[in-house]
Amino acid sequence: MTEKIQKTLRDSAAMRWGALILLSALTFSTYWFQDFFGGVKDLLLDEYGFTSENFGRIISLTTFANLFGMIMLGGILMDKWGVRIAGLLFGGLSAAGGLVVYLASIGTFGDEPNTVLWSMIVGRMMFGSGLEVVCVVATRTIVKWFKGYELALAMAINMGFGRLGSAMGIAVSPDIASGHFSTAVGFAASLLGIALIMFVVYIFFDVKLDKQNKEAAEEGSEDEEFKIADLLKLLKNSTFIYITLLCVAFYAAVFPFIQYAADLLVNKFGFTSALPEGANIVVNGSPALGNSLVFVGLFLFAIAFSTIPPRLKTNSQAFIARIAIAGLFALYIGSMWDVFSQWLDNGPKTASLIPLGSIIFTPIFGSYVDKNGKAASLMILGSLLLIFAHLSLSVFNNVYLGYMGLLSLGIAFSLVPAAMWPSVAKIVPESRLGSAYSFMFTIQNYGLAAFFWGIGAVLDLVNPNVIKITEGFREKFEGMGLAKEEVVAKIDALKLSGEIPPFDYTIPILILVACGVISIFLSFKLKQADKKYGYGLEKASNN
Ligand SMILES: C[C@H](NC(=O)[C@@H](N)CCCCN)C(=O)O
Repeated sequence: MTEKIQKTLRDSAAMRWGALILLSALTFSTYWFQDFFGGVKDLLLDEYGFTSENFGRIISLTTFANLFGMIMLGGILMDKWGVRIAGLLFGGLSAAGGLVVYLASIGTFGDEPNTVLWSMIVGRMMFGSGLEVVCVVATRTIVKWFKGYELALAMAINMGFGRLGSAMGIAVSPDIASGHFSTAVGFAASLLGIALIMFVVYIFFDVKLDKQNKEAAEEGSEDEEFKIADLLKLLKNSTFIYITLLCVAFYAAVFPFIQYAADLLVNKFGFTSALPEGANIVVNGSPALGNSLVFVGLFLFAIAFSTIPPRLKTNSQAFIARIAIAGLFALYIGSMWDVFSQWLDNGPKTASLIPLGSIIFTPIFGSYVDKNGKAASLMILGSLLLIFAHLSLSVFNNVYLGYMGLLSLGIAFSLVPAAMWPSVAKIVPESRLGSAYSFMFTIQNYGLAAFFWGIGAVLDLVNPNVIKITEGFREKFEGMGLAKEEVVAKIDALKLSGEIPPFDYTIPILILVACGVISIFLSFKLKQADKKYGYGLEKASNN
């Protein structure tokens, strides 16, 4: 008797990739909302009279709920209610949080700086309570559609959308804001709303797929459930503890740095915070739209470069494809060089190259690890690059060394995740992977919270004169009855003329070097543990 093979929606490539695009909107918009404050930090400080510590507090408290088990709670609810309800609930929470931040920024809850600050924090906390769970929902759902197909590629592209969100959030927000912080918030919050609508559209496909799976007698969801007993077993595994601590130390030196990078480049190396007229790509009279399209173009090149060549049959085909894409890329950059060269003097645009570069490099390093192994050694190398990056951006004052530092950070930001996340799957049995990732993300959030806030607090501590002088001028201008925008413009002009001195970032960034040193130590411990217990971290994935 021949068995009837019933096709489901996920057997169609168009449906799978369509589902991925609908889902990735959540990843894109949440990464954007998480990171865009970094591109408009100076505007936030000038417009509302906030300090760097206030900025750090807003970012740090964003993921406050995650320190108390929100990610695990999200995982448990997802197991119980499925990805549809979990996505709606936590995506909705993020979008509602975005709306509250917007209302706070236009003074709906009051104009007092302290009221604006705390209402923004409440909104960001609501947003952050959904953020990580939304990432887990997207990952789980990708597994549902791509298992047995292009799973690794789909995950890499989903992460690419996240990185694009971070890069554009940082780089294009100053163009969108055009002098008004609330405009940038309104745009970022709208993205969260659009992503939620796209998720609602996705739900129709999900319902149909589940129905077909039932008819085909497939399991609707084969994901393992989060269990406390699994977690307790994991905690007894010293290698798992090393990799979790490495995740904390490494990401604490990267994600928080990205939030402050644009401001650091402006203050330390005199980069601009807004682009001059001729340095914008303008489409339909809008630099925000034109510059955004450039980022989408760069993203498409990154995706093409990192996904097309590895999928070709022979090495020579792959080589020719690489040369062709690189050639087109060079033409693209060359044709707009007089504009792009000015971008390299702009803080937000240059800072955005860190997440943007990782879209190209993460899949390249990922496939190197798949083919050649050496994951623990690459984590050591990534940690060394991290130390070089933060030293060159703190103790030295040479802009070219600064560019080298940013490049090293970009490579480390691609290398370590590409080596670390697949290594977890070698250390932890598959049945406990869900618990392992949610535990790692939870602990990671402690490091992030400490450093998001810590960098801002230390920055204020070591720059009391900058705060005093700025406040003096603000009080003077407000006393003259100037409107908010005029105060911001005047303070900006005083910063440019040097009458308000720049922030000194040396100590806050030097502290991050310690994270690199701890990362190296933990990577060595991982390598030792691998030798002892034979996890195969240094071996190719198919060995
Ligand atoms: C894969 C990894 N993601 C995380 O570490 C998430 N916990 C953070 C999500 C928040 C992004 N701003 C990564 O992005 O490398």
